Amino acid sequence: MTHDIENTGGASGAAARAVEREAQDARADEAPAARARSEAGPQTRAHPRPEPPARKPAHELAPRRPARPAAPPLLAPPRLALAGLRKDYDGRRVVDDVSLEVEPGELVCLLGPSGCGKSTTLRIAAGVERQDAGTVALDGRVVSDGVRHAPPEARSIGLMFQDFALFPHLTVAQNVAFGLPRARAAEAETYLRRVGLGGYGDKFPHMLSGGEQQRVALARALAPRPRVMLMDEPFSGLDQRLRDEIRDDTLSVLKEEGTGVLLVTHEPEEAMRMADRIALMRGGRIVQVGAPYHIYNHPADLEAAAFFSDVNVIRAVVRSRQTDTPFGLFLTPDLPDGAEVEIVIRPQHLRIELDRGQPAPRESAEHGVPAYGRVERARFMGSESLIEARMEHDGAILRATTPGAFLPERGTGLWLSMRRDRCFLFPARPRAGA
Ligand SMILES: Nc1ncnc2c1ncn2[C@@H]1O[C@H](COP(=O)(O)OP(=O)(O)OP(=O)(O)O)[C@@H](O)[C@H]1O
Repeated sequence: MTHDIENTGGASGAAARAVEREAQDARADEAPAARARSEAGPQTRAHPRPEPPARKPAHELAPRRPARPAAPPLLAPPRLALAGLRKDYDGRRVVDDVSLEVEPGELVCLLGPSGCGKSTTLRIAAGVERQDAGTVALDGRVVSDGVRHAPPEARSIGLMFQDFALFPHLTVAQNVAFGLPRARAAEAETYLRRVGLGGYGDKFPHMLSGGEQQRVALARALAPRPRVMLMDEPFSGLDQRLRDEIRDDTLSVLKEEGTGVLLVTHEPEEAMRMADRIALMRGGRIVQVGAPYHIYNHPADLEAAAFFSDVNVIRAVVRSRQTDTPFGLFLTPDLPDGAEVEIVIRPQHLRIELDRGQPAPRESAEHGVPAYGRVERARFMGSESLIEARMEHDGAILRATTPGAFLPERGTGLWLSMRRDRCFLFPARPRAGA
C-alpha cells in the first residue's frame, strides 16, 4: 500500500494552497509528452465545446442585495514567497527564474546537485545576497525587490548553516540567548530543553560533542521565534547515526513551533526523509516541485528520476504510434514515427524469474513481456541483492534488485520483466555530438 505523505500543516489556507499546488503538479506532470500516455490507449482528442449557459430572462434574476463590505482574503499569505528570482555571477546565470513558497509549519527541501544554485537562492531569501530580479516576501510583506532590501536582521528569519559557529567564549546558555532581548534571556533554558539539552546551559561549546553543539545551534536559531528558518546542509558535518537522530529531533521541534522551513541539501535521502515538499533544482532552475512520494513516482524527466536512484534506460523508436521493445509494446500516440524514446525503470521494479528450463513466463498486462538475459554479477547489499544481467537482445547490462540474499551464479539464465505502472517514458534527449 502506498500513501501520499504530503503534509503542509498549518492554516487551512495552507491546505487549500497545497491542493492547488497538487493540481499544478498534476498539470505539470502532463508535460513529458508520452509518459502518461504510454499506459493508455489512443485517446479521442476532440472535445465538444461546452454550450454557453442559457441567459435567464430579467424577471427570473434574483433581486439585488445591498452591497456588503469586501470580505477579507480567504488565504493567509505563505511564510516565505520567492518570486522570479534571478542572479548572475560574472555573466553566468546561477539562479534562473526561481519561484517557491513555504507555508507555516511546512518544510520544503531545495534539492539538487552541487553548483545548481541552491545556496545562492537561500542566501537571497536570507538577505545576505541581493538578487538581480524578483522578489522575496515574508508573511505577505515584500522584504526585497528592485527597490527595497531589508537586511537579514530585519527579516524575522532563523539561519542555520553547516558551519554553525558557536561563540567559544560564551556558555551554551549565553550562546542561545545571544541576539534575544535582555528580558527574554531566561528563555534560553526553555529552548535548550526543547532540543534535549536541559541543564547544559553553564557548559562551554568545547565541552560538547559535535551533535550537542549542533543542537545548541538549533536552539539558538529557534530562540528568537523566527517565522521562517533557512537551513543550508545543516547536518552534513555529523556522522550517519547522529545525523538521523538530530534530523528527526529538529523536525519535530520545527513542526511544534509552526516555523516555515527552507532547507538546502544535495542528498535525496535527506530530502525524502524530512521534506513535506521537495523543489528539485538543476542549472539554476526549479525543474519540479511536489511531495516526496509524488516526485519519486512521477519524475519530470530522466534526470529527475535518476537523481533519486539508479535507473535502467531502454531506448526505442516510435513506429505507427507505438514503441516496440523486447519488454513489450508501449503506446505512444502523440509521438511521430522515428522519434526516439527512453523507457526508464528503477532496479527494484524489474522482476527476476530464473530460467529453470521451463517455457518462458507469460506476457501480462502488469509486467509486459519478459526478456531473456544471463547473470553477469550478483552482489549482496544488506537488505537486498543486486543482480546485473546481460540481455540477450542487445548485450546491454540491466540492474535489478530483489529483497534479501539472492546470489545466482554468473551465466545463470533469467527473465526480466518491467512493472508497467513503474515505467517512465520520455522523448529521448539529443545525444552528445548529434
Ligand atoms: N559569490 C560568488 N561569486 C561567483 N560565483 C559564485 C558565487 N557564489 C556562488 N557562485 C557560483 O554559483 C554557482 C551556484 O553556487 P551555489 O553555491 O548556489 O550552488 P549549490 O547548489 O548550493 O552548490 P553546493 O551544493 O555545492 O553548495 C556555482 O557555480 C558557484 O561557483
